[in-house]
Formats: sequence, structure tokens, C-alpha cells
Amino acid sequence: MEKFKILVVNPGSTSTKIAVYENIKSVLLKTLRHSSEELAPFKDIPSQYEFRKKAVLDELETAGIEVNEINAVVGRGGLLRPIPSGVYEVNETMKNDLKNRSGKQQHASNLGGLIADDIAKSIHGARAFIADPVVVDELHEVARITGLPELPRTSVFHALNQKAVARNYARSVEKKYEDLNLIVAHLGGGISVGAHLKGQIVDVNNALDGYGPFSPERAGTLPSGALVDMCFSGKFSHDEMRKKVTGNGGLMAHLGTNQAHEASRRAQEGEKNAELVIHAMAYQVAKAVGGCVSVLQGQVDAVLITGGMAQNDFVVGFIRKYIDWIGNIKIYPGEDEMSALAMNALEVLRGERDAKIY
Ligand SMILES: Nc1ncnc2c1ncn2[C@@H]1O[C@H](COP(=O)(O)OP(=O)(O)O)[C@@H](O)[C@H]1O
Ligand SMILES: CCCC(=O)OP(=O)(O)O
Repeated sequence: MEKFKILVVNPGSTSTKIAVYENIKSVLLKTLRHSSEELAPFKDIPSQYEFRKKAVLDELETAGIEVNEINAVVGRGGLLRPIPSGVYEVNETMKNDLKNRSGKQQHASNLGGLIADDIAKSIHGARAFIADPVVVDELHEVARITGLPELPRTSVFHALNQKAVARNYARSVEKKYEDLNLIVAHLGGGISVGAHLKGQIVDVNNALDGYGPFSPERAGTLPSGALVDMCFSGKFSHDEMRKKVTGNGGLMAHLGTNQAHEASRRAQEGEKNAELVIHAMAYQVAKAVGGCVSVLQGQVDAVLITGGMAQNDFVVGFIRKYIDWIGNIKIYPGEDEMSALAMNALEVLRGERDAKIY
């Protein structure tokens, strides 16, 4: 069987994850965590481009992996226009949108497709892809409506990992994803809680700058009147307000760190405010899960808790206190994004599926 080498590049808000697969076998898997201090010198996400790309190339060099032997580079997809789930070949339209479409709405995942394309271009014959970007949109029409017609709800979340973990669970119980009703809570730098109705994520919060639980670096749902007044107080620029909502909100605002494991350690060492804030974050996650139970009309096969913070029993313990009554809670610590990205690319390289055109 032909052997394909696939480089996976996954820039998150608080990390850069790098992997290399030879067919289905992982030969490199590395998570670089970025503290708020490390990212502070960068004025915005585009200016992190060289830093994140160098991190990827340095890891390959350290691991002794020859770049020229790579057949495909697959990146986590960013803030494109809303699109169906799937694997997409990086093209000029996509690159243009990754650079320009989102305006002041920014996320590190925008760099995934760009870095993938850049590295692939330097290798003879290599291809560049993204898969299940953060804008995958399967919302039910009723879930889109807000109290202002000009501000509908939008789908911006951990689509890649939500789908990958949900499919893993389905495999583990020998059922089809499309036959199950699942609730998936991804607890990363941002937090998303999605209602999966027979394979479609019909409701999910906007984990970036919309609404939902606050997270290590996002403010989540805020009192809208007070937010409007703050915007017009004259004390903050547009960019500063944006940064409060995404980047400097959540644990960052309350505790000065975007690293939940540090916040959790402080809480367990007796820092009362750290404990209260973590409890509050967990409480908001639990309320979102409860909302999804209603969306699924009580027909829930399982609740899956995943993402970086799912590795932490202290955080997960608070959530479970409020949701254990639902039953069948499964924990998937970390994420399955790297292998999901690699397998998407592998299937295209093997000709088992077509890459979609953006
Ligand atoms: N063992 C752990 N305990 C608690 N929090 C953790 C642990 N490992 C990672 N995290 C937290 O998870 C968050 C990052 O989630 P992750 O999904 O890995 O990254 P990103 O959102 O950047 O893609 C950070 O706040 C990090 O501190
Ligand atoms: C942009 C939505 C997905 C998200 O929040 O990802 P991170 O947790 O990696 O920042």
C-alpha cells in the first residue's frame, strides 16, 4: 500500500498543535501551549503568523522529519463563510477569506489553512487542505433567531472535535452517528456546547464572540445593555472592547491567566476567588448542557465532555455536579482533532473521497 506522509497544523487560541502521520500512524504529536505573556507582543492574530509557522517547522526539524517527504499539509480551518462539514482543498478564494473576511472577528484557526498552504507550496507535489472549520453551520432555522433580526445567531465553534468525538462515541457503542442524539461540550480556550440531533449540530453557542459559557479567554454571554454602555463610555477603543470579549475575557479577566490548569491549581491550593470563578464557568457549561437537553426534547443518548479542560477532574467535577442526573456522561480528555484532520486528508490522497471546493 502506498505510504502517505501528512503534516497537521492546528493553531488554537492558547496552543499550537503539530502532528505528522504516516498513513494512519502518528509519528509526531506535539502541543505547544502559549501563555498570555507569550502572545502579548502580537497585536492581532495575523501578526502571529511567522511565530506559529516557525514553531511548526522547528518541531519538524527537532523530530528529524524531512519536510520534502510530506505529501499533504492539513490545517484547522478558520473564519470562512458558513459551510457544510467536510474536507476542503485550500485555494486562493479561501486564502483571501482567511486573511480578510472576518474583520475584527479573529481566531488563530485562520492561520491553519494559510500555514498549510505555505508549507505545501514549498514541497514539490504536496497538497493543502482544511477540514471541518470553525464555521461549519448546521443550525436549525429556529436556533438562528434572536430578538434583533439584524443580529442572528451564528455557528462558530469546535466543529472538528465535536464531530470527531461524537463519531468516536458512536463507533464505541457500534451505532451510526446519524442514529444518535448527543450533547458535546468542548472545553478549550473557547467553550462550545452543541446539540447533535441524528448527526446534525442543530444548536450550538458561538464560542468565539457571541454567547455561551465564559471560557479561559472569552467573556461569553454578557448583559447586553451594560455592554452597549461600556462600548460608548469613551473609555475603550473598538479594538479594546473586542479584546475584552475575545482574548482577555473569562479566566483571563478574573484571574489573569488563560491556562485553566494553573487556575485550577490555584483554586486547589486555597485561592477562594479562583475556586468561585472556575465553579461559575462550570455552572455556565452545565446550564448550556441543560439547554441542549431541551433542544433534543429529552431524548439524549450521551453527553460527551472533551477539550483541554476535560483533562482536569477539578473542573469536570463541578460540571458533573449539575449534569450527572442526565445520565451517560462520557469524558474524552484533550481532543481528537489531529487524527481527524489527518484521516480527512488521507482519504483524499487515497482517492476514497473528493476534497470539496471552497
Ligand atoms: N490538564 C489540564 N487541566 C486543566 N486545564 C487544562 C489541562 N490541559 C489543558 N488545559 C486547559 O485547556 C485550555 C486549552 O484547551 P485546548 O483545547 O487544549 O486548546 P485550544 O483551545 O488552545 O485549542 C487551556 O486553558 C489549558 O490550560
Ligand atoms: C473559534 C471557535 C473555536 C475555538 O474557540 O477554538 P479554541 O478553543 O481553540 O480557541
